[in-house]
Amino acid sequence: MKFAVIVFPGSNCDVDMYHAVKDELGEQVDLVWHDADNLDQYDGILIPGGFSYGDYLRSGAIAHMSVVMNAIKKAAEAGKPVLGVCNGFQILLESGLLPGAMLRNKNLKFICRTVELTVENNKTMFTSAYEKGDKIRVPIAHGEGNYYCDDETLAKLQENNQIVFTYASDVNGSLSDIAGITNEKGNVLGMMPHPERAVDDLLGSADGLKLFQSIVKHWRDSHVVNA
Ligand SMILES: NC(=O)CC[C@H](N)C(=O)O
Repeated sequence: MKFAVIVFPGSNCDVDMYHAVKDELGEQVDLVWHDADNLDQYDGILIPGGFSYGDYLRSGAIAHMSVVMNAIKKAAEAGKPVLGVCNGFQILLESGLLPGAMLRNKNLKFICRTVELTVENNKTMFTSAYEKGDKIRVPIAHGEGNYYCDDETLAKLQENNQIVFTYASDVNGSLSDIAGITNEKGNVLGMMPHPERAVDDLLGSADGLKLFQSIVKHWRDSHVVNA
């Protein structure tokens, strides 16, 4: 399986994401600059964390107008897995690929620590290697991670099982403790915690690796024919 890690001016988790895929997962991966207009050669798109364009206006507000976003929308429409982590999640919200918006953390501070998440839905291409209800430890590092949407959108997210990860306790004020959601089709996932920083026990947790393994398993199951 071949992944693209999209790089914007100000991305700072791109190399961690690249390392997680190449060295821990053992799959092919390229760093792809934000002016790329074609991602057809990639099977999965990863939008890493950071401070794209210095978080000016709002986090992700400028990056979502990049050339590469048209190619990401095309990949999403084709059903390819698209994962946005932290600033990647913010960019997916700004682009409308995921519903809702991010507010500043309720304490108005940047929070950087490992938190406990609950796997709410393991029937997605991103979470099949987990059990529903699993508690996993994954680091967060954000100032604008306070997820918000209107009542109608929240009801829809709940009804369609689009809430994939919640914080085990209130971390940043997010509505319903939402830490990660998918689109309706289930192939676009945005999450504030950083699974790429939890791929080896040496990092304090390897709980994030299963997320990447789930993506690869889903791709193999639908693309590799065993003779
Ligand atoms: N680690 C990150 O991606 C940071 C996200 C974003 N710039 C924020 O602080 O909210």
